[in-house]
Amino acid sequence: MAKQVVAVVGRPNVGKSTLFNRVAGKRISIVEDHPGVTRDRIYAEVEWLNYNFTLIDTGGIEPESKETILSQMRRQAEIAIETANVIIFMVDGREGLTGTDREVASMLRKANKPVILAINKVDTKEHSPYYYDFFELGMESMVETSATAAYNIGDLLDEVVKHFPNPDENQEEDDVIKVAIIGKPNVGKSSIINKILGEDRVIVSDIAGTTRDAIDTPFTDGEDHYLLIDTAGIRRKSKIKENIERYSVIRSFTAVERADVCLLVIDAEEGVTEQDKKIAGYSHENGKGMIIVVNKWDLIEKDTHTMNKFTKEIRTELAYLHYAPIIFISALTGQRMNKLLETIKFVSNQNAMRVPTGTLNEIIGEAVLLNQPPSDKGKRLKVFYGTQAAVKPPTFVLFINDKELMHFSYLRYIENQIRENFGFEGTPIRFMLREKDKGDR
Ligand SMILES: Nc1nc2c(ncn2[C@@H]2O[C@H](COP(=O)(O)OP(=O)(O)OP(=O)(O)O)[C@@H](O)[C@H]2O)c(=O)[nH]1
Ligand SMILES: Nc1nc2c(ncn2[C@@H]2O[C@H](COP(=O)(O)OP(=O)(O)OP(=O)(O)O)[C@@H](O)[C@H]2O)c(=O)[nH]1
Repeated sequence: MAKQVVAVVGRPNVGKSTLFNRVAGKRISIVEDHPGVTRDRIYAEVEWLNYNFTLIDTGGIEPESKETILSQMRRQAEIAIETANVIIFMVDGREGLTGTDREVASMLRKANKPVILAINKVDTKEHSPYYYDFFELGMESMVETSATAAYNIGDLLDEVVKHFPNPDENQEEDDVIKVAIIGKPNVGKSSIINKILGEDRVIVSDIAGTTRDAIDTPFTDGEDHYLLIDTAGIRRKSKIKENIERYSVIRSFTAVERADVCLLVIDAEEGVTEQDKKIAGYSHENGKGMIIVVNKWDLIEKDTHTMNKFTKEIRTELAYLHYAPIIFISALTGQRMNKLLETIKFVSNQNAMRVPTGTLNEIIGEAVLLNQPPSDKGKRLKVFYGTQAAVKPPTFVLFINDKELMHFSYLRYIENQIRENFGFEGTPIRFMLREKDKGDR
């Protein structure tokens, strides 16, 4: 099941950020290396009951902007409708119902998505004085909350997860390789898709008539089934610059969320941009396979060093993606397009690869012999053994004597040893550390 996305929509000042801060989870048990990953307030990972989901703040309303709050709200609602599985519509229980709330509610009602009305700032057990007015909005479910007092937030989340598919069902792990094509406007995403779809490949379902996401294209190549998730055409006319970027980033996030492999498309003439870094960081954190695609390679004047120089630059700018293959292509001339499809398949397999515990422990054992673990105040780190707990991304549990003694650099060393032996090219690797009593062994 693809991770579910929940968007929060609401007028400025109703308490969206406060709710966000309340529910944002921390994934403390997972040791991840992401120096340089740009953290952004756009989303938070939430854990509730047995569910993990992404909460998106459609936010970004500027009361002073030239555009009215209403038109900004409309855009918020649009992006929520487009990207979310469930929408939380937050209103202010102390101020009561406003005209803007009514407009937004009417948009949301038409969208055919589950919407939960959160009547916020209800800090006591009493109903909001305007409680009955809010029925007028015709929302399926209503919860009175206090984001500051953390009151009824659990009820709100219960309502949200009710609309998720049951995690026990729906587990048909299909063998479709889902590929998100991400990158700034105009880098050539659509051109790449058209080239991939070229002559020999079959587009499985037609656009006309089917109620599928207009930007998804399924196709087959020999025995292999793919789904291309396109984020092209995001540019919208808006006076608010940050909003365009925010929305295109949000849409990329949800594409990444659904994908197995991400193609980060970079314009050869422009290099890596801030937006690329944000999206790449999100893909990394979510454990997706990653291929860095440098497009428009035909426009670059080349000598024997050009490719190396480019590679170096990208490795510096996107240091945490050290595992991602870089391919230089031209969607215009078709240069290396076949290699691209091959690499997608390869990376998808690497992301789902499981390695035998025996061999893994031989490698860990050798690594520890070769390079002594760090020590602190006379106590030395011991790595007892490891096991691969999950795929997509490959996740390893290491049993050690004391978490405090594990250094980032030593973990990186073990990661490198694992990669040297097994590959795992194009996929991030995660580690979880478990302390084990010395008495156990
Ligand atoms: N009494 C009360 N105040 C709240 C509650 N939730 C938020 N507030 C307050 O309302 C104000 C606005 O809260 P924010 O969380 O910043 O609201 P927001 O919707 O994110 O606002 P924007 O960022 O402008 O969109 C802050 O002063 C909060 O402390 C609540 O449940 N009860
Ligand atoms: N020279 C050259 N031009 C290219 C290449 N790939 C795409 N272009 C051109 O770049 C422009 C943008 O290409 P698109 O495929 O529409 O880019 P996109 O990323 O889908 O753009 P958005 O829909 O705005 O997100 C078009 O004029 C393409 O012809 C390439 O490899 N070389």
